[in-house]
Amino acid sequence: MTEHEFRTACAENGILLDDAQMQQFRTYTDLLIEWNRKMNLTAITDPEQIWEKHYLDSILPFSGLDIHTLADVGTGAGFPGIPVKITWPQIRVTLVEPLKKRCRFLEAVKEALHLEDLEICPERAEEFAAGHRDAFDAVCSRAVARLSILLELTAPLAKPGGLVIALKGPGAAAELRAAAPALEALHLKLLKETDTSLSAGERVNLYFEKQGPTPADYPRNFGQIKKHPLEDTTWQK
Ligand SMILES: C[S@@+](CC[C@H](N)C(=O)[O-])C[C@H]1O[C@@H](n2cnc3c(N)ncnc32)[C@H](O)[C@@H]1O
Repeated sequence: MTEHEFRTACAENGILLDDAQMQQFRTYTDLLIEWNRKMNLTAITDPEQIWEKHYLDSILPFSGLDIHTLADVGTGAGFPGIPVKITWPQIRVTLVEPLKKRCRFLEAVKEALHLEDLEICPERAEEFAAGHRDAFDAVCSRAVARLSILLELTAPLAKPGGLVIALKGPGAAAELRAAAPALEALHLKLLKETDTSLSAGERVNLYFEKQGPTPADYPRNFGQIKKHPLEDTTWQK
């Protein structure tokens, strides 16, 4: 997807980006490519793939949502949180990412793009949740863990009545079936499911409403990040 096709696809979905925002996306791409030479940030390094797989995929799920605060759990190189921040600068975005070197990259992007009200938290979601229960209008995550675990990590951060948004791929239906006990335990209700076809494949976004308080023993401890068996990186390949 070219830059022009990206802008057109956004407009077709009601998302109008001005020239300054397009320049922020270009600068972000330059930084991604430059920093990726010295650290592992992303397997997607072709700018034409970045426009679609990273930027369009990150922002489409948020079109039309009325939210003021968003936490992105396991943001990695900033997805979907930074594209959301560029597109809707009025949203206060918090990026949660335990790997310190990725956080250094995120700080560099924040500075270069002059992003305000963007917080970068170098913590695991389980640690971050200790001080941020019931805090956000919406909590999102892409390519971090299978749904049942992901919901345990994200739901405690959402306000009662708030949203949990899981950006998933074609396996979403099976993950959803397996996550039924987690949904009940976490007082989450599936609100809607959207299906988008990108040239790279099918993308399925799941939206849950948090209907009651998360039980006190969530999130649970999932072990060391380096041994984390649950990262879903299929989308990155
Ligand atoms: C495959 S990457 C995906 C990054 C980004 N969300 C994307 O879609 O490109 C998964 C990220 O989740 C982070 N992660 C893994 N376990 C986590 C946890 N328990 N809490 C917060 N982040 C976690 C990893 O450090 C890694 O940066």
